[in-house]
Amino acid sequence: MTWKLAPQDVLTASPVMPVLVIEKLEHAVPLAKALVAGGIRVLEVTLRTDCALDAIAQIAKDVPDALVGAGTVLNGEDYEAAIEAGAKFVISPGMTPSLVQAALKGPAPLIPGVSTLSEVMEGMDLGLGYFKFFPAEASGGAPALKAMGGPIPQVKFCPTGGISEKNAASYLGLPNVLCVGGSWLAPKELIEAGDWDGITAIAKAASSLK
Ligand SMILES: O=C(O)C(=O)C[C@H](O)[C@H](O)COP(=O)(O)O
Repeated sequence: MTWKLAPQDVLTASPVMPVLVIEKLEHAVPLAKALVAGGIRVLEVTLRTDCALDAIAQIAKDVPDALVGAGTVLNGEDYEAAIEAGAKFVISPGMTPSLVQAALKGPAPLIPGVSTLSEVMEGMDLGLGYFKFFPAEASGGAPALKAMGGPIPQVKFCPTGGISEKNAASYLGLPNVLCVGGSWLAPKELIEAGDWDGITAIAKAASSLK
């Protein structure tokens, strides 16, 4: 493994990892700056929009205080494209052998998504110890994650999916949770309206969780 950054450093940078869907490239830098101003420096830009890779590149260049990564990475090709754009880490909603193989040869840590203990054990066999628990609420929520920590306490998670400021604390109190992920920090309406102060306010509230 030749990762330049440890996955635990990604997951401990902020208590909340914002999951960003950037529809317009001109939103990328002001959105990243608004989140950083609110104390959230780790950003997951999902590869779900046409401008996502360019958004990662601009944030990496123009917002040096942000730690920008790619989300919704589905295969080795996506991993390579994310690295090329400047992603410092890579997150996936799932875990496949081809994606893990690509990431083990690459420079940036992969945090794959899992929702069962068998998947966690497969990841451990490949040398991984940090996972996204996705979709968190639909997969049993905090009680499921707490139960997984019984047999495998050494594995750490970033639960994501159905998490908001209302239920984040139930996850953040678990010893096997380093941070939670969620889209609530960057609501579509606020991005469209260019309400960057509104996003900074949400980020401030999120960064004081835990
Ligand atoms: O695209 C990925 O890599 C994912 O893993 C999915 C995201 O984490 C969820 O879409 C966030 O879900 P909400 O916070 O419930 O809106």
